[in-house]
Amino acid sequence: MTGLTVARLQVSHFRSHLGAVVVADGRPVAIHGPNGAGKTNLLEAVSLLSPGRGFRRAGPDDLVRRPEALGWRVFAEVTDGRALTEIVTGAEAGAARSVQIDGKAATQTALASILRVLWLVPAMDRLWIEGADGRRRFLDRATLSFVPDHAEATLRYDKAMRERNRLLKDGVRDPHWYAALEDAMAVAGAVVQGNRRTAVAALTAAQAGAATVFPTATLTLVDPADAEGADALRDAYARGRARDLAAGRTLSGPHRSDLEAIYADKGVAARDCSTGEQKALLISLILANARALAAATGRAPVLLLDEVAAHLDTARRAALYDEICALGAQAWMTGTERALFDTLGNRAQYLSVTDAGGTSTVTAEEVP
Ligand SMILES: Nc1ncnc2c1ncn2[C@@H]1O[C@H](COP(=O)(O)OP(=O)(O)OP(=O)(O)O)[C@@H](O)[C@H]1O
Repeated sequence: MTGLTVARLQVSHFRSHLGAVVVADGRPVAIHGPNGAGKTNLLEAVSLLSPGRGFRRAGPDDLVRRPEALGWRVFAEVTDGRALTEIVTGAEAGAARSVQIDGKAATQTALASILRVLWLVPAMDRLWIEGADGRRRFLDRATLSFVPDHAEATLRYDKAMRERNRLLKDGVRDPHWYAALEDAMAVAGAVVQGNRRTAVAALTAAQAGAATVFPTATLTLVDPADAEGADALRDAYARGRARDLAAGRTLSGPHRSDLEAIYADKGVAARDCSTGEQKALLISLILANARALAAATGRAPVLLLDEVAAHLDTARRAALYDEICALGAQAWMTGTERALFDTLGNRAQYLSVTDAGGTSTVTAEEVP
C-alpha cells in the first residue's frame, strides 16, 4: 500500500532555514543531525500542510526566520498516488497566514481533505498527566483525520461560544441575546461530539486484534456536561446561563470534553503509567489511527515523529519501523544520531541537517 506523500517540500525564510528543498519518494524520511540543527523545524513545516497552527501552535510571526523577518513560505507537492496537489502557505511580515491550493486562495480547513497528517512530538510527553486541553487537541487531530469537516464544525462552535462569552462577560441577562448563539453552539457542538465519537470508535476498532508490539489503550470520551446531541446541549446552555454569567464564560460543553485512556493489559489509567508506557500508548494510538485511515481511505496518513526513536529500546524501535513500513506511511522522523535509524536500511531515505551560524543546511544522503 502507498501512503499520502509529500513529494517535494520547499521552505524559505522558515525558522532556521533560509531555503531548503526536500525531494521525497514516499518512503519514511529519517532526519538526523545535532541538537538545534533544524530537524524539528522541517517537520513543523510539514505540519502546516494541514489545518491549524502546526504542532508548535506557532503564530506566523514566530515562524519567520529571524533576524530578517521578511516573511516565510512553505511550498509542497503532495500526492495520493494518483493526483498531485500543490500547497503553498506562508505569511508576509506582520500579516496573517495564507493558503493556496493549486494556485488558488483557499482556507486552512480545505487542507484537511488533501493531506492527513498525524504527529507525535516531545511536547506531548505529558499529555496524559496534564490538563484536558492537550488531550482534546490530540483527539481533535485524530478526528480531523477521519472527518475532514471536523475543523469547520469546531470553528463554528468556537465562534458562537466566543460571542456568547462576550455577552456573559458584559453581564447581559436578556435571554433573547442568547437564543441564536446557543442554538448555533448546540448544532455545531453536536456535530463535534458525533465526530469525536466516530474517531474514538475507529481508534478502538483499529487496536482490536492488531499485529503490534505497542499496548492497547482503552479510550473513553468524557463529557463533563453530560449533554449529548443538539437538544440536550441547547437545554444545558440555557440552564447553565446563570452559572456562566457568574463565571463570565461558558463552563460546559464539548469545549470541555476529555479523553481518558487505560493501559488495557494492566488496567491502569494512562496518567498513572510510567513515562515509557505513556509514550508507548501514544505511539500505539498514532499507529492505530494510521491503520484505520489506511483501511478506510486506502492511503496511510503522513506521520511526523519527532525524537520518537531515541525513547524506544532497540526491539521496539525496530518494531515501530516495521509497522510504519508495513503501513506504507511516509513517516518523517528525527533523531540526533544516524545510528538510530540503522534497522530501517534502504526502506527509508535519509536527510542530514546541520547548522552553521544559525542557518540550517539540509543534505540528502545516498544510501548504498
Ligand atoms: N524564527 C526563527 N528564526 C531563526 N531561527 C529560529 C527561529 N525559530 C527557531 N529557530 C532556531 O531553530 C533551531 C531549532 O531547530 P529545531 O527545533 O528544528 O532543532 P532540532 O534539530 O530538532 O534540535 P533537537 O535535536 O535539539 O530537538 C534553534 O537553534 C532555534 O534558535
